[in-house]
Amino acid sequence: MLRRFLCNTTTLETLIRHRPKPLLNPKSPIQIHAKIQSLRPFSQMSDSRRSPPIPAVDRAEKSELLRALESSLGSAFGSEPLWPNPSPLIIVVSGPSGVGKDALIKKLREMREDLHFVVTATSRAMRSGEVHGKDYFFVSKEEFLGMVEREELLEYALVYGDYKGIPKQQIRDYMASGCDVVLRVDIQGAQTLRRIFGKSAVFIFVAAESEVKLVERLIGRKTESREALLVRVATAREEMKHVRNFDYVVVNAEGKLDNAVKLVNSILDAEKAKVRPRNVVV
Ligand SMILES: Nc1ncnc2c1ncn2[C@@H]1O[C@H](COP(=O)(O)OP(=O)(O)OP(=O)(O)O)[C@@H](O)[C@H]1O
Repeated sequence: MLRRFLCNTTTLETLIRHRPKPLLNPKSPIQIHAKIQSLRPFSQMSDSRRSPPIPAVDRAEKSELLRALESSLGSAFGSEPLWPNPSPLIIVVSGPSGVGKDALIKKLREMREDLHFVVTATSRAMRSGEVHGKDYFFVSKEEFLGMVEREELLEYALVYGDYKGIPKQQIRDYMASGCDVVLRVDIQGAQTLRRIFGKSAVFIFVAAESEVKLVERLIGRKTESREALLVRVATAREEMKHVRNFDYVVVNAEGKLDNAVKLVNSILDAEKAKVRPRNVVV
């Protein structure tokens, strides 16, 4: 519950650091084999080296067996985690306008308590229903350019005449508190982030099942003027060509948003279970 609160809020004063536990130094298979071999000629050992016999598994108490196994192996069983907690991920979600990125991320955040949505700063006007600090940080063009000057943004771009940019400090703070962070950017932004992060972030392209379904969805949203609609649809055609620069493609088919959310959730679970995790520094 605490983690959900921490990752889903934009105030960080009370954050506690969750550091991954250090990895144990496991014995190599060769060492273990040698140890077992050394136990084999048990009956021929001198009394001083002899361990108590391991009791029959079907009759002994669990604790008795544990003690005997420890004694035979020559050391106590540790209760520390055998593997460190996974490092926080940076997840970049992109795709054509109207494909359902916001809808997908909203549902994903309900499923994953450790996920923080990085709120983008934008100079565009607020749409009805949007909340400052939750959907975007709505700032004037002058304020935005001030942030650029102070190098506070990870990347920024002029999108359909409006500035959009990602505040760096927000990412650092949430990752330091153990949260995964999700960035929602257009294709141009994803390309820039790929240059910055390389393979150290997870890039997910959200696609519609067909062009016509994408256009229907954009029309249905009723947020664009005729001109803006035309630009977005023309751009979407071009954007599909960039899918190969991503790590994953998730089809958000009509009426199947939940399936797309489940797939992204599984992708993130698999990423967290990687033996060689992506280690990202912002
Ligand atoms: N699988 C789906 N089936 C039907 N409608 C959907 C689906 N996914 C999203 N939508 C709807 O499509 C519209 C566009 O979705 P959304 O605003 O999330 O897209 P977006 O990719 O974030 O767009 P933009 O980049 O322009 O902000 C919304 O009205 C949303 O509720």
